[in-house]
Amino acid sequence: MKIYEKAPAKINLSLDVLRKREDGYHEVEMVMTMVDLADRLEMEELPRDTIIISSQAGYIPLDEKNLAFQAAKLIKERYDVRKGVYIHLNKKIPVAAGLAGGSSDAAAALRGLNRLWKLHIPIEELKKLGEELGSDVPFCVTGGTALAKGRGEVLEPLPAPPQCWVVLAKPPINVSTAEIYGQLKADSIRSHPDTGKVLEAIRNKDFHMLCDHMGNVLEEVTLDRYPQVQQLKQAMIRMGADGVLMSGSGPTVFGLVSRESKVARIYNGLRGFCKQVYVVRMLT
Ligand SMILES: C[C@](O)(CO)[C@H](O)COP(=O)(O)OP(=O)(O)OC[C@H]1O[C@@H](n2ccc(N)nc2=O)[C@H](O)[C@@H]1O
Ligand SMILES: Nc1ncnc2c1ncn2[C@@H]1O[C@H](COP(=O)(O)OP(=O)(O)OP(=O)(O)O)[C@@H](O)[C@H]1O
Repeated sequence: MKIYEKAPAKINLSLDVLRKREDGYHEVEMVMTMVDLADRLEMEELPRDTIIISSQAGYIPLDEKNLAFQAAKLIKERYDVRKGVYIHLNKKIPVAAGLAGGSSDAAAALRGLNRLWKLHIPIEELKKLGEELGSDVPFCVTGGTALAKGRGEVLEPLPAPPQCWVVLAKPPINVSTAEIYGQLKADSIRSHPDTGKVLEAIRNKDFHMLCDHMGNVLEEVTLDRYPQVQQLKQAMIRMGADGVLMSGSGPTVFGLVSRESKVARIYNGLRGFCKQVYVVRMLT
């Protein structure tokens, strides 16, 4: 039997860091939502007790470093599954982009293997397993829109944000999340986003209020290190996006756009800057 799972990309509508914790992680307050740019996982049981990963993308690890591999290994060990699986990753989400591509693949593998092997693991338990794979994985297990606290695993579901177009642009640089958090001076962040206002905008479906209050403290580090990300943000604002922000630790920048007539102009303008530009919608 073959089964399929979609693994959508996420964007951070706000990302605040409250403090650095003793365990090395940062205490965050983030509003996250899924967009309809997704990887697709194909999973098939194998007669041999082994995990095999393949992908059409030439630039991701296919061994134990792959997060989908790690998800399969974790579920096999924890539930004593003595079966093998072949997972093909059809990658569409740019890698190391701040869009949680690897985390979403891991979450999709957890969901898919739960079905393939008929394990009946409750969703809360899948999210707990996800925590062991990465801070963004629990959110990716359920998706939707959520307020994330702790190191990202304490989740409160939120209503869908006001509908709009989302233009994503990834400059041709790869950013390491660990490095960006590592360089953040959590005690002297210049400007924190007002998460309360972002939540109010979402609950009231107030598009312009959302655009006005989005913020990401990791921009302080990434924009400083990679001026091209700052230039990309400025270009998107100049081209008329209503709200512009970097997602996660970057380098992808997204623009929220309410009017369809503006979207093509922004898309075409950005293609002059970088090859990887996408027009997507938020998933409701
Ligand atoms: C930037 C975001 O993607 C925003 O959604 C997440 O906060 C990071 O999520 P992630 O990539 O799943 O992160 P992990 O794989 O758990 O951690 C990668 C590295 O980022 C740092 N990290 C991550 C999450 C967090 N709350 N504090 C941290 O300091 C840690 O140095 C860690 O070693
Ligand atoms: N299934 C996977 N897809 C993409 N990258 C993977 C995968 N498994 C492991 N990786 C590795 O993880 C690293 C981060 O890739 P990923 O695309 O998840 O970054 P990201 O979008 O910045 O994540 P986040 O937003 O959660 O910080 C890459 O260097 C890549 O080699």
